[in-house]
Amino acid sequence: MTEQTMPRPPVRTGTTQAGLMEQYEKDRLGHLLASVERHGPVVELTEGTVLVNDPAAVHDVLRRTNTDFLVTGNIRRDEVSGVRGDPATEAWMRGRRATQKGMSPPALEAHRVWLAEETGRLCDRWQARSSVTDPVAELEQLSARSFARFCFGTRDAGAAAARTGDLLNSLTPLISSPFHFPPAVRRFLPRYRRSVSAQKKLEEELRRALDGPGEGGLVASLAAAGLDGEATVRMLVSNGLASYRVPAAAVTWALVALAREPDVAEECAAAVDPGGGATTPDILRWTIAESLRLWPPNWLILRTANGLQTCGDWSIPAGAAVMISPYVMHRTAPVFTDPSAFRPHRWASLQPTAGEYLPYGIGSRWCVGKALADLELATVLSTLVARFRFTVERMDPLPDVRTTLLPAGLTLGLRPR
Ligand code: HEM
Repeated sequence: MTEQTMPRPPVRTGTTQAGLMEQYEKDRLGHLLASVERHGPVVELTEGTVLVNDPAAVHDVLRRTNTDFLVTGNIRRDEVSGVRGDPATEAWMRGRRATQKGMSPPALEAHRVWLAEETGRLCDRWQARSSVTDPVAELEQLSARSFARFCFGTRDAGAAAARTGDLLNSLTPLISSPFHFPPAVRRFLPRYRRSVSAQKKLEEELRRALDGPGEGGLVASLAAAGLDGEATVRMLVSNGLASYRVPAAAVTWALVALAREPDVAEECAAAVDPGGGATTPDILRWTIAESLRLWPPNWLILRTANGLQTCGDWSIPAGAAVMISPYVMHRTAPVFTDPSAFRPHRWASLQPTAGEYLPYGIGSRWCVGKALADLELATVLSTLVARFRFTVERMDPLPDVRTTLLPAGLTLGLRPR
């Protein structure tokens, strides 16, 4: 290898861990954006923590997940090996395959019909109101019921759906903190123990629903793929958490964008099937794509370098915590001109690479629920924009980034069409 082709180490900022935490805690997104602007696309924010924002390197890191770059945290950020061949990783990957198989076109189509009716009932409740304070919270209830219905078919999983929010809330203080406590300390933290107890309660509700009368749903596909009851419950807990707040946040950001761009909202309302039809009109698809570009709910993807790795032009130190931010990438990749503007029509001709546009991640650990998420976003948004005109009554200037990217302090105004 000649000098020119030698992989380059990340640009070092020389910031201490304490210095980074102070800057990061003030404005996480702003700090990451500023780091890329100041230091370039691959930056060692502090020793051992590398932000990767080069599209080719991002693609490479995520494509090599489970071998060279690992997912080393479970839902409570306890350490796991994450390497292919490890029994827990293999069991997870089997569960993923079975889940994706269960999201078949006929299963999704049947679910779409149910979800459009359920969203219609939400609209009926909103009809008499002039505003919705904290729409994410109301949409979370819808996404929890949607996931419970999709998984359990005609069995009653209402209690499990309600428990998902409890578990997520108990996890927030644990996973939102950038400070990691050593495992021996974590086990004694009251917040850690609260999350263990919330998870146990959710698992009990899921077991009860599994054993109850009824049929169909994703659980039937998981059983057909050979997953036993406990593996099924573990899969459902992770999927339930991932499908609760994230789609609700995505729908809410799209409503905020449409409230600010009434012309696009009118174009969507004119194009959609008010009952959440089987095909998604282009303008709605573009609106969703643009909204996920500007406000990707999962704004941070984490990996750990399994030994010293080379990604294209860059070398990544062994054991580095690798941060990839769809939010930062979507606002800095040159393919997105005027990046902070909400311009759905750009998607009529835009074809970013996988590393440039990644609201669902890439590679073997990308979002396992994408097919269901796409369906939920299209169905819920079509129904809402067909029924209401939205305005932003109030919203804090900075979003809430503790876990999912959320609008903070939001009240949406509503006017029935
Ligand atoms: C708008 C909606 C959604 C968005 C934007 C989204 C995005 C993402 C992203 C960025 C990741 C991380 C990928 C990575 O680490 O490479 C992820 C992981 C995941 N998502 Fe989603 N997601 C959404 C909805 C859903 C739904 C509805 C489900 C379940 C039905 C789901 C299940 C999961 C699971 C289980 C993982 C972890 C995958 C793994 O570690 O193997 N997501 N999602």
